[in-house]
Amino acid sequence: MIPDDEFIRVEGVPITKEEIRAVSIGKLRLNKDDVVVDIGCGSGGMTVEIAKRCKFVYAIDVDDKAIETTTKNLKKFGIKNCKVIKGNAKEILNDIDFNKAFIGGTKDIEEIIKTLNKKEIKHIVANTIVLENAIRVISLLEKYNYNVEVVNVSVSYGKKISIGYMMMAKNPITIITGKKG
Ligand SMILES: C[S@@+](CC[C@H](N)C(=O)[O-])C[C@H]1O[C@@H](n2cnc3c(N)ncnc32)[C@H](O)[C@@H]1O
Repeated sequence: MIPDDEFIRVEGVPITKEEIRAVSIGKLRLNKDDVVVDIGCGSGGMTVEIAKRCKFVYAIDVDDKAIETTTKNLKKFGIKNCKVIKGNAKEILNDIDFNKAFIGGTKDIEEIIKTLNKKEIKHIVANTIVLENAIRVISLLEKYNYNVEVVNVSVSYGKKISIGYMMMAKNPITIITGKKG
């Protein structure tokens, strides 16, 4: 994994932290011939890591600053097998071909998972920080007969204080995997 501080960051644009990227990448079980869509690419943290391990990535975000930041990070890390697309994923997914999906942003998640199912995408990984969104993703994947795995990852970073390292907790992230076939 690329350390978080090596990514170009812009205020207000989130990034998936290194340890969460590591587990999420593991859950995607990437192959060299996979074409992956990154729904809600943010700073491009996941986009870069996915692109390094597969054939091609479509990185989508509704936010201008996210598109700019992802584009800069792709350039910084020399990633060429990626197309960045500005817009709401629900309006873009029908026009692109891919076989795996990573969901980092959950706006209009109902339409997004409906489309992924219609396109017969057999492997979906989603990250959520908000409990209600995790429940929404789980229910939708079950509705479309995906086999669902739910993992909650809590990361703490050691902060050096006078008597040793004190662990500082980060927000737990729910990583949901839906598979079928
Ligand atoms: C938590 S950030 C993703 C961070 C990213 N995985 C990274 O490593 O840098 C979520 C992003 O999803 C975007 N987003 C949310 N719903 C979306 C949708 N339906 N279509 C496109 N982008 C979306 C937001 O604008 C935001 O930039």
